[in-house]
Amino acid sequence: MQFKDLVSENKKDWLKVVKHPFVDEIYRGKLAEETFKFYLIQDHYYLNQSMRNMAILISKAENLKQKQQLIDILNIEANVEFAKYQELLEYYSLEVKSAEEMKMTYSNIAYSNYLLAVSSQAGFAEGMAALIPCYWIYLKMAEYHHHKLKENDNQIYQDWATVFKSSDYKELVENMVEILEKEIETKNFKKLNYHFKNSIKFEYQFFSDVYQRKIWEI
Ligand SMILES: Cc1ncc(C[n+]2csc(CCO)c2C)c(N)n1
Repeated sequence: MQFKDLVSENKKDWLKVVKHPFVDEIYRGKLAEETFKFYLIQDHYYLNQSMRNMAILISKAENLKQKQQLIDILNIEANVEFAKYQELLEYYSLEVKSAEEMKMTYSNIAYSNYLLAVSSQAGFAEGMAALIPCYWIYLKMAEYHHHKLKENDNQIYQDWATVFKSSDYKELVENMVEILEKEIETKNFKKLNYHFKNSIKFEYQFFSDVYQRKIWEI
């Protein structure tokens, strides 16, 4: 069993994420600005949780190479991705609120805490299988939609999307896949597939809630 088996088992689901209207519209430059701002605020919280999650996975990594690769990725997350979000939030004059003060979507709470629960309570391989869709799906999105950027005249969306079609980003995702690849065995495949599938579904729900600007009801 290999990573490509996780990909083929879940193809129908991950293609739905890739083709979500949020993704199509951002690549075309047509996404409503209010929706993008809503996404930024939700995703800022998600990225913060994602960095905590990576710290747990680093603590569980079994060898030095894994640790080095994951530390490099966490460094990029903190100094590139997260820093860019801070800039964008400032540009739109959006205030960063704490979790207690902000109105969160249901999927944001569920997904970010799911990742933390798997990483802390299950093994390293399961934590990696749950985390990989988050990185890998953004690469798939770029591969599928990048040609639409030619007619995208929204500079902010262009900048946002450009990151994921760079060779650096592709290499980062390949490094993560390489780590997971070494962990996949016939006997743990079902468990890894379960977490991989759940995270793909969470990615879909995350976009759907954001697209509808739907916060947790009642
Ligand atoms: C819900 C949600 N899922 C995935 C990503 C993508 N993402 C999260 S961390 C990271 C690595 C940055 O170095 C990337 C690409 C996102 N932003 N929001």
